[in-house]
Amino acid sequence: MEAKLLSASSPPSFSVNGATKFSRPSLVLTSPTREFPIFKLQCPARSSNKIIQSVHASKSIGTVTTQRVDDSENLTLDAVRYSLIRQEDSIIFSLLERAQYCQNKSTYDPDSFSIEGFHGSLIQYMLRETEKLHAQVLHPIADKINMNPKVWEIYFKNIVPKLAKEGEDGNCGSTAVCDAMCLQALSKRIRYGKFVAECKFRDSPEAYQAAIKEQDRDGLMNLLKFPKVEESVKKRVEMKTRTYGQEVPVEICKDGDCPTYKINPSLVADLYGEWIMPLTKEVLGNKPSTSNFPITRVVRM
Ligand SMILES: O=C(O)C(=O)C[C@]1(C(=O)O)C=C[C@@H](O)C=C1
Repeated sequence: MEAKLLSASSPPSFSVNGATKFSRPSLVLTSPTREFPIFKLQCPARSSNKIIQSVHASKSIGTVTTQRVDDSENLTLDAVRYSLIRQEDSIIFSLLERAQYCQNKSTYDPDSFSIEGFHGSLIQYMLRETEKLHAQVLHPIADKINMNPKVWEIYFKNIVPKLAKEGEDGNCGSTAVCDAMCLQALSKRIRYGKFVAECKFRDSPEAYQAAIKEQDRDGLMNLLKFPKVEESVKKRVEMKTRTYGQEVPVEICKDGDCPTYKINPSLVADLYGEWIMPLTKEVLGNKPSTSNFPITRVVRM
């Protein structure tokens, strides 16, 4: 499908298993007047490193540089929880997108992909380039707590095999795009633990300070966790997955027909219960330290 869609143009190409493949971009296909974004695969943007570093956390308007500060007053537990609820939608939709393709293991195989000046798999290449771009607009604090190796392992070991059919369907480019979306959505969700931690700390600083001073990790975790909230998160994501992921038949279902789903709704609930919330709690437990607060007035993510 990827090759068919793009055969009329000359998009950037890369080689998978020795055969040249074209990746399906999400934009620009329909407008004959638009050009493909210039994406020189042969020339990684090393020369632009300096620029990337200098725009971190600041915004240049002409010659004036302003410090980027979140003045939205949004750092309340309700607001952060609301953001976590919205992020559920992004996570579910990106998993649904990924599920339409086979596992396509060659996407993850460094020997199946070749691009001059880069050794690694197509997904590694995709993420490296995407993160380079994001590094230009997000604040470096986003990297301070790095759960990415864990998210990576969980995603490829535990999620993809349950989400996608075994085998190869030739859509390696689309697979890499979907994987990148899933990984970013998951990693952002988990990183939000640090905002949750700060809100909780601000709401009752004395309680947290006491636990932190005494290095009472269990006590700190008891303050931070809310089992009832966790239960309702699992119920809600299962319900959302049933709603967003239900196959809608053209013919009206007859009585007794069971609805079918693009992905197993309990898969997402389990993903939250077994991985996402435990990792968020790791971030929560990592963050509180009297010397670290406040971390805000820094980032708008
Ligand atoms: O909503 C909270 O209070 C959170 O701390 C977030 C979160 C989650 O990851 O969803 C994490 C730990 C709590 O036990 C409940 C939920």
